[in-house]
Amino acid sequence: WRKKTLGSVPKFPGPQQFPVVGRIHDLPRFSMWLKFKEWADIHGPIYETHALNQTFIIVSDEKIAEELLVKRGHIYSGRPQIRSLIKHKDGPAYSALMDRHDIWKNQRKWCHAAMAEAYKHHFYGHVEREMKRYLGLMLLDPTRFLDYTREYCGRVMSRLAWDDATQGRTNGDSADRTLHCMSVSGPITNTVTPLWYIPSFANPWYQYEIKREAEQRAWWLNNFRLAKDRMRRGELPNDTWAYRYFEQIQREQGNLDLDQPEEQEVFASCMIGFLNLVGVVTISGPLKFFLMAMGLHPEWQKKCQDEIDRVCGDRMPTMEDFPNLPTVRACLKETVRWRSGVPLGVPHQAERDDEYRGVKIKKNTIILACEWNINRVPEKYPDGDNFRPERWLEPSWPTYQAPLTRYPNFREGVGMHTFGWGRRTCLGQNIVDDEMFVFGAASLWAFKSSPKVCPRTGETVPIDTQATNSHVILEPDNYFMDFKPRSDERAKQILEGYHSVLGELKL
Ligand code: HEM
Repeated sequence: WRKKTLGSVPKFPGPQQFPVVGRIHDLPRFSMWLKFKEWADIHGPIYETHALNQTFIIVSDEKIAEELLVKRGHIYSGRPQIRSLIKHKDGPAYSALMDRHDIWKNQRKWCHAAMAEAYKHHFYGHVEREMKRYLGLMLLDPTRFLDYTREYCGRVMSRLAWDDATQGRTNGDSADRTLHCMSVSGPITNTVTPLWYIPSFANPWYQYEIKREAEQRAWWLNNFRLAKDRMRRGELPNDTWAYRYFEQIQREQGNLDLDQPEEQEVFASCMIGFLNLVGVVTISGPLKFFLMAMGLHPEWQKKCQDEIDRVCGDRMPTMEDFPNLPTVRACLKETVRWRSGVPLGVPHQAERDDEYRGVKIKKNTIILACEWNINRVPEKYPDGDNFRPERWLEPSWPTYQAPLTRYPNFREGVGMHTFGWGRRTCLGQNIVDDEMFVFGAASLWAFKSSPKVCPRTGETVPIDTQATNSHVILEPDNYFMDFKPRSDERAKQILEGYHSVLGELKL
């Protein structure tokens, strides 16, 4: 990269800016990462652009992102204001979008510990049990594969949060609505921000958001209180995050009957509610892309199935098979690289003025470590636009890591930029590792998939692999695919697995 000198003030390079608007007029609200990649190809791994009076620094290089967002994490770990989300920087509702104050710190610390404890027990077998249900449903109605995939993710999270997997579908819908409201592709008030200041009685965006957030919080609080009643009766399972929280209140505060001021309940219900919500679409998006990739790459589907048959035979794969199924893990890892679920990353904001490589960076500047671009740096990811799982399996590729019994995975090693930076790194890596592995291995064990053939024309229905909803966290648009059990015997095993867990699951 080269810095420009404007008069005597050094600046980062970047696209030409226009008075007042900066470069907002040709910044697309949808698939914005493609534009950022186009500009990165011209202006280099660090460049700046403006939208109205907001400065953005776009980083497309892992090392630069690390220098700014990790080594200088004490400066670059704020979150920018999303216009149409009300008071998100203050909390207590969305920890991922708060400023770094005590509410954020306490919630982050608590969630981190709760997640680590659950990971030690591999999420108490809920991932596998929900997978058996998923496979059973897929056998009965495979046309609903996208719907069931998101439901699976929602159910796992709601089981862990409150022992109520039946909330899984609502959880997914709630996550989707929240993501819409926080994305530039969402309400127009996120980009044309002056519209947000229309008086509330005549402001449909404001009215919508007030209602949406109130409903979401009431739903979280209701589930929290139901769990509390069960805790008081001694009926809440101890493998839930709600149990962990109540038990701590009882032990640390001596509050045995769990009577709490409403403010404390709201804090805790939002903390658990948000952790529950953030784990749905973040995983269902990559899983939907994984199913797509397997349909489009039958050679990799077959390699995975040969590996699974060799290791697992007639039983559904579980976390215990993790070390022995590197091809499955490579296909999952490659899916997330090829079609990032968070292609722009989550924006960081400078909390004070700074200087980097001789260029002044002002407080409130937004830094985007653009995951889509980082995943396409040719030295690290050759042939980056294509799905190449072998990059994780063969020593000749720069991303290869040994031993294959351990790598690739999602919680350590190469490519951890996917989960963000420094003080704001993702808290979900462990569950991503488990949930994606079990889903990937078990779905391939059970079904053979292929792109759909139109019964009338006999032609394959095309899949646009870049058609997505354009939220901060993506899911692909609906697409068609065929799923067939791999044999009659396998269909029988799927049904047996389904029946074996029905008694333990809430339906
Ligand atoms: C493949 C799936 C996922 C990906 C790619 C992903 C990626 C990310 C990214 C890029 C960030 C922002 C980091 C930054 O600002 O630098 C983030 C934050 C976060 N993630 Fe994830 N995530 C995934 C799944 C999950 C899951 C399953 C959970 C929880 C169950 C989770 C919980 C969080 C939380 C709580 C934050 C906010 C951290 C903070 O701001 O303090 N994520 N994630």
